Amino acid sequence: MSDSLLNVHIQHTLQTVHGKMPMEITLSLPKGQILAITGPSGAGKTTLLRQIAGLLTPENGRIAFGSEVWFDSAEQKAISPQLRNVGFVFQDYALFPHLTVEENLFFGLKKGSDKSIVDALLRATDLSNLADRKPNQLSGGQQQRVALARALVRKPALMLLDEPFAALDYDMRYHLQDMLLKFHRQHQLTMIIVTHDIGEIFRLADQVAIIENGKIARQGTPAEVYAHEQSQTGDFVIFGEVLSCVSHADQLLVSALVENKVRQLTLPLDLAPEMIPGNTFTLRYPMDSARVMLIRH
Ligand SMILES: Nc1ncnc2c1ncn2[C@@H]1O[C@H](COP(=O)(O)OP(=O)(O)OP(=O)(O)O)[C@@H](O)[C@H]1O
Repeated sequence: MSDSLLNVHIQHTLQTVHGKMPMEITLSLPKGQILAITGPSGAGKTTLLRQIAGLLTPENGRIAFGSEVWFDSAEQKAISPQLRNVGFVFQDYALFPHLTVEENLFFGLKKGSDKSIVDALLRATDLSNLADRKPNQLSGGQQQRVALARALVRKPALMLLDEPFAALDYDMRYHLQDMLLKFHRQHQLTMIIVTHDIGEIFRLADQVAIIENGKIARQGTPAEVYAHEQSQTGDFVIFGEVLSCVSHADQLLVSALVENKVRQLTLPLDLAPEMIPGNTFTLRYPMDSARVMLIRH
């Protein structure tokens, strides 16, 4: 696609516990868009991010970013990760343990660039008071804020985030998603985020791609992709994130975030163990009965 900033076509052989699995992915991403990648464990999501970042060389294919060719097997070209303008945030933060918060950020800064961005990012991520601390003196949420700030300090043209908020509680996840959206709007960041959290997909992503067995099984806007299941069965399917849940008489009254709107749902009591704030859920209302089912992934 000519208006896409990132164009990826890769082929690779994944070595899984069940043997070899061919991976083949084609995707393109316009400037300023957020693509969520989701799918079962072992499908190839992290591998794809590593290939785009240049940490792993695909066997075949081409990765182009604007006018730059980052990888082209036909030309035997693979430029190093340092020369790709990419910020990478891992699930396990990957901070330098011997450096303070501020030093971790300075480490990411390109030589000769304006140092004021470090202060600006420390303020934006509420880390100014913690600038002199080492990572082991920080909570998980604080460490992840440092990891985000460190990736942003280089003003990357492309941000790659691998399940960045998976280990965090609901409030912190929400806070950091919000912060990420602010950065995204301010800097027109182009991003790919790997996540298993449907609430996160609906809140952040313009596009979502479901990867299964090394291939894109479905792709589109979150509403399109998740409506697919609905159109196949004729049932009414909703995806949401629990905000609060109380039981009243013989029912559960659930406030949930559904497609970025807060909705009130009245559900059977037996769903109580799943309706915990921060949990995501998929509910199916069959057209021919009043039953409500929880679909487990
Ligand atoms: N460099 C590599 N070369 C070949 N196969 C690999 C390589 N790295 C990982 N794999 C294998 O590819 C498969 C996909 O791994 P990957 O980490 O990309 O999955 P994932 O979709 O990110 O899973 P999860 O959701 O559990 O993080 C795994 O079976 C893994 O063992």
